[in-house]
Amino acid sequence: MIAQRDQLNAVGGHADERSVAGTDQRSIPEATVARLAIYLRALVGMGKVGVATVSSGSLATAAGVNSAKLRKDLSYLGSYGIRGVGYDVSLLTDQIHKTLGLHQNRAVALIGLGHLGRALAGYAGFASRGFRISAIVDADPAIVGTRVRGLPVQHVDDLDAIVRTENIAIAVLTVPAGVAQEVCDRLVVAGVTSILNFAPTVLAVPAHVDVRKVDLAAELQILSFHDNRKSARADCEPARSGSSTMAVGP
Ligand SMILES: NC(=O)c1ccc[n+]([C@@H]2O[C@H](COP(=O)([O-])OP(=O)(O)OC[C@H]3O[C@@H](n4cnc5c(N)ncnc54)[C@H](O)[C@@H]3O)[C@@H](O)[C@H]2O)c1
Repeated sequence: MIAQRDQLNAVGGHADERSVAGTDQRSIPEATVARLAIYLRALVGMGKVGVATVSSGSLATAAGVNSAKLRKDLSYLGSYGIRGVGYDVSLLTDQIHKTLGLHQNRAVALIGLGHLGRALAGYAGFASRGFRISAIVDADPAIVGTRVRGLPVQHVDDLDAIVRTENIAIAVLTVPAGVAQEVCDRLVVAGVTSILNFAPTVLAVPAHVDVRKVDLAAELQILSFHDNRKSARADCEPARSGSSTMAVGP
């Protein structure tokens, strides 16, 4: 039996309360880590069109954050930019790559080739962002043995060998909620240390394993909450302006 702890729920969770060791041994808040991925996307886009240096303001705008936050985030990397010049795009790209552990192409296993798994397997964006889907796994005998994007779909019973052979540290879990914990346990025993979980269930994992949860329905619920607030405010507006008109009227 695996020693277990509750996962930290990344969606709407306590992102800022968690931190990881930075390159200069200062800890980097989880929320900063998430923004580093966004800065990286912006920097890679700039590099592609030949931008050599970028001001904190321009990079912040491209990433959709304010520049004070960006400067603070990048200071965790020991990167302060040059006053009046800004950041060297290529250097900063390398630095963030290294911090996120993307300097080596990462092998990822996709577990569960249903509707969602198939869509993710076909997503070209993983490769361009440093990830290589190197194994696709399912339990359905009708799918196992077929090929998707050149890869054979392998059986979940062979997970141990697959993880070892392909040197997989990260798995994407797109199986039904009812089997997610069981598959997660198998992944952990096989040596996987990071799991991106799409199944709507809380996974229990040992302390050395990181779980990130993606929950699009929860994101929609958050949007619904804000939308509700906006509607409530809009409903109040005419009443408020109506009463002020009466107050200043003759
Ligand atoms: N996070 C989100 O926003 C989001 C969005 C859509 C779906 N989901 C979740 O993602 C999961 C997959 O959804 P879907 O619509 O692709 O389901 P699906 O039923 O189409 O696919 C599930 C796949 O998992 C395979 N499977 C079942 N048991 C397995 C096992 N023990 N080992 C390996 N593979 C196994 C099935 O054979 C199937 O191919 C579900 O848990 C669903 O709730 C999450």
